[in-house]
Amino acid sequence: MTRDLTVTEVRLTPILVADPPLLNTQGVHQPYTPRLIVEVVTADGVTGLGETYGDTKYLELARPLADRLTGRQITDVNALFGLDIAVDPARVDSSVDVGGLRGVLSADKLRLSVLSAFEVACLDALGKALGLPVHALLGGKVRDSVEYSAYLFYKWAGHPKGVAGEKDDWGAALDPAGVVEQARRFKERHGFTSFKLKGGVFPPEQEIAAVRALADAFPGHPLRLDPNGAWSVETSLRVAAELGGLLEYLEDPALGTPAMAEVAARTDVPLATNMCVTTFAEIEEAFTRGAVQVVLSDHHYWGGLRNTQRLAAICHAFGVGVSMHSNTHLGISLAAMTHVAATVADLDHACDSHYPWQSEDVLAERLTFTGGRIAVSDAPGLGVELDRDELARLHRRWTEDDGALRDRDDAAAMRVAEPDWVTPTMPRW
Ligand SMILES: O=C([O-])C(=O)C[C@H](O)[C@@H](O)C(=O)[O-]
Ligand SMILES: [Mg+2]
Repeated sequence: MTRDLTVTEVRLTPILVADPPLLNTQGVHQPYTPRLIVEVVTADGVTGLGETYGDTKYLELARPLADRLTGRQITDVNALFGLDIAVDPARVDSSVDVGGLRGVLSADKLRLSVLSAFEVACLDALGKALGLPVHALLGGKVRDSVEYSAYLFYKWAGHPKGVAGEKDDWGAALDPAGVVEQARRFKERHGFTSFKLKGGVFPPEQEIAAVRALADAFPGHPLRLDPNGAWSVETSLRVAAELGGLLEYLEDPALGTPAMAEVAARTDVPLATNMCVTTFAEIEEAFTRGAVQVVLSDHHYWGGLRNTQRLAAICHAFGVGVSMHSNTHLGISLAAMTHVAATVADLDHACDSHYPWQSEDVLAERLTFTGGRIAVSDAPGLGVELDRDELARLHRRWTEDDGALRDRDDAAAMRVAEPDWVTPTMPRW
C-alpha cells in the first residue's frame, strides 16, 4: 500500500494546565502553566502529536517552523533541524531560562526545544502510518517498562488567597514529616520506590533533616536532593558529607560547571545535572573536568528523542550516567520520554516526572504508573490519543488569560504571597 506522508497541516495549540503550589528556590509554581500541543497531519489523514514548553518565546518560533514543515514529508525530520529559523535576540538576552531552572538560554536551545515537539509529532505520525511504535522507529526497546522516581516538592496546601487555581488533595509539605507523608502517598498511589526532593527552598539543615526522615521511613529506597544550584561549594560539600551514604546522587548542588567540578573533586557523592549540561556545547568542559556523573536529559531542550539517544551515547563513552529530567508536562511528553528511555540500554537511574502533579491532561486516557513504572506501549506511534474537548478547554483558558500566566515566572507567583520576594541571588546558602 502506498501512503502519502506529506504534511498538509500543522496545528499549534497553546494551553494552560493546572499546577499545584510547588516550591522551589526561585519561588512557587503558578496556578496554571503554559504548554504547547503540536499536531502534524498527513495527506492520508494521520495525525501525530508532540508537546513542549508553551511560553511566548517558544510559541513565536513554533509558527514559522510549522509553516516550513507543511508540504514536507513526515520522514523529513533531519531537514527540519537544518532550517534556519531566526530567533529574536531579545528573547535570549537573559543568559538563563526560567531563572536558570532549565539551564542556559540560547537561540539554538530555543530552536531545539520547539523542534523536539515537531520531531515527536512526526515520529508519532510515522509510527501510526506504518503500524509501528515510536520505540521501534528509534531502533527498538530494550525493556518493557521504564522506571520513574517520585518527585517530591515542598508545597503549600493551596495557592495564595485570592489566586484562582485548582484545588489538590496533597496537602501541605513544609517540614520533614510533611515530606515523608507526601512520599508515602506517592508510593501508595503510584508505587514509586525512589524519591527525589526538590530542595533549595529552606536552609540546608532543614532539607538534610527531610532526607534523613525519608531514609528512616523508606530504608533502601534511592534518594536524591536537588536545590537547583542554591548552595555554595562549601555548603554543597557540607551537605554531601552529612548525607553521603544516603544519597543516590546530589543534583545541581551548586551553579555552573566550575562550581560543580570543585564539589565533585572533593566528594564521593555522585553529582547529577539538568542545569550545567543542557546543550551539546556544554558537554566537553563538564565531562573533562569530571563535574557531573549523571546527566538528566530533557528531550524538549536537547532537541528530541534522537538527540537524547545521541546524548546517551556520548555519556556512555565518557562513563557518565544518563537519566531524565522533567518539568511540568503532560501525557504526550511522558509517552515520548518512555519510548526513548526504553531504547537506551544503560539507563541506570529512575527518570524524573512531574506527571503525578498534573491533574489535567489532553489525553483521552491518562498514562498510569504501576510499581513506579510506565509500561512501554507497542501500539502504533506513541500509543496515546488526544481528548479534543479537553484540549479546547485548556486552550480557552489560555486565550482568556490576560497574559499574566503565559510565561512561567515562579518569582512573580511568589510575590502574590510575599510582596517583597525577589529572585534570590545565588548561592543562596
Ligand atoms: O530537576 C529540576 O531541576 C527541575 O525539574 C526544574 C524544575 O523547574 C523544578 O525545579 C520546578 O518545576 O520547580
Ligand atoms: Mg534538577
